[in-house]
Amino acid sequence: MTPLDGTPVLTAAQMRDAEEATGVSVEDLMHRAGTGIATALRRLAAGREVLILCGPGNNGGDGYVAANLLAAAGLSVRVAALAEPRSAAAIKARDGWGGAVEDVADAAPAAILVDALFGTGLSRPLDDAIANRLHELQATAQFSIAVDLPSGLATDDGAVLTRPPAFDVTLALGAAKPSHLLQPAARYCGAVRLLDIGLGAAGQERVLAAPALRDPGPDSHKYTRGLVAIVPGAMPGAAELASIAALRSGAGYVLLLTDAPGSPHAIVRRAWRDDALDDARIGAVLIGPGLGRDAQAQHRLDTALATPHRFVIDGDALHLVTPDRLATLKELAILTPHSGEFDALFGTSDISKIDRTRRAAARANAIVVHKGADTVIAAPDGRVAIAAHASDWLSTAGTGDVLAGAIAAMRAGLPDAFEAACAGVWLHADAARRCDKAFIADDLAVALTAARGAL
Ligand SMILES: NC(=O)C1=CN([C@@H]2O[C@H](COP(=O)(O)OP(=O)(O)OC[C@H]3O[C@@H](n4cnc5c(N)ncnc54)[C@H](O)[C@@H]3O)[C@@H](O)[C@H]2O)[C@H](O)CC1
Ligand SMILES: [K+]
Repeated sequence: MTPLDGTPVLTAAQMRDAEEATGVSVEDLMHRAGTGIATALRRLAAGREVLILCGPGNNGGDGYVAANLLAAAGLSVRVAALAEPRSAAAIKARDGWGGAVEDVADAAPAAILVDALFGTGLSRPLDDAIANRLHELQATAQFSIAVDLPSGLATDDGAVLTRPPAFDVTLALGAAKPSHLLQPAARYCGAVRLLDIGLGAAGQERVLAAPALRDPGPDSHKYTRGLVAIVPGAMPGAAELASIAALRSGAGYVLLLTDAPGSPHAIVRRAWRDDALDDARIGAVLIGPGLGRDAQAQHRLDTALATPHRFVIDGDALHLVTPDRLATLKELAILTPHSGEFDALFGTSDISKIDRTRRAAARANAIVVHKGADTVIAAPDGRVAIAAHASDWLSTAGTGDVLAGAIAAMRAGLPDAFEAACAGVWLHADAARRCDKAFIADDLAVALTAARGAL
């Protein structure tokens, strides 16, 4: 049982392919899954009675295997089924369970509830009676665990077919699935932990992991650590926040192109001029936070984009560019749209957020950081990272400006734009975790120093 960071994210079809590619039989994989579930349950149950709900497919099969192992280990465990198992592996697993099989409809509750009703094979909403029973049994349990996925969630796109209860823990078998990470499904999973069942598969989608950042050495100076230039506009506070965030993420030099005074003094301020970016030492240019959408904003953006720098493009600037314009930039840009900005730039669609973001990255030939409670980062070469759920307290003004500043600092210091975007998103989420509750964007920017210090 390990955290998801860095693990592959596979759809239901990719899981089936990965399972076949191992050359290991479904029965053996199910045994591995059941063994992992039983080991986790022994720890989580801590001697309390366990009720395992088993569905008709292989998810139910995993449940029977786990029940058998737990009973053999002396734990108090009961099994309740929805229907007869259908697959050969699940039938064999049920036959291996020596105890009684109760009916889910009238099974008595237990302290520990395990949902092994449906996993990656769910193809339609649950019957109302089943859904209601699952909610009742979960509400009376002290602790609830979903096997692979809470029953009711689609696997591939974060959709909720039937609203499940909110589980305490979900045990992801073999790999993370998109719905462990994408909203609205992810909120029902609780803490998601990976159970390794020996699948070798690795696609291009991964759960975001802590970046490996290099600390400065004796030869470092402010320019080698990265010079970030920030282009402000009509609402200066946003660029101020981004500037602090860039410094506290480890940039060596932050140049804010304004003559307005402000703090901290570590930020270098110089009035915007049309040649302000003619400096080869600039490692990254951030434009967008508080830029506005007026003629001055458009002029500053056009002037900036005519230079050969690495760009981080955020906020208002995303309304003043087109994917075609972005695709002509000399260096891979990083775009940081929230869902509204994303839709305005790339149009709406009902395919999964992962696929939409990947297509947008290819279309604009840029790294796209598609923000939200389920941030997806995609590169034009097909790499995708999906961030595990970050603090809901991030939903406050200015946090996006802080993220843009953190990413700009990373972009100035790292050669790979995708890795820079991932590192910025990681730092931002970790800073939020350190701020706990009801923080403001200024606190978040300050907490980046501690987040950077932990890497
Ligand atoms: N992929 C792997 O490497 C392994 C996965 N394991 C586990 O198997 C499940 C997936 O099993 P599968 O049999 O494909 O699907 P389910 O058990 O989720 O259910 C399919 C079953 O249910 C019927 N069904 C679908 N939707 C509904 C519905 N709304 N109401 C009623 N019935 C429904 C469908 O017709 C099928 O009969 C995966 O999540 C893992 O837990 C294995 O353990 C081995 C390795
Ligand atoms: K399940």
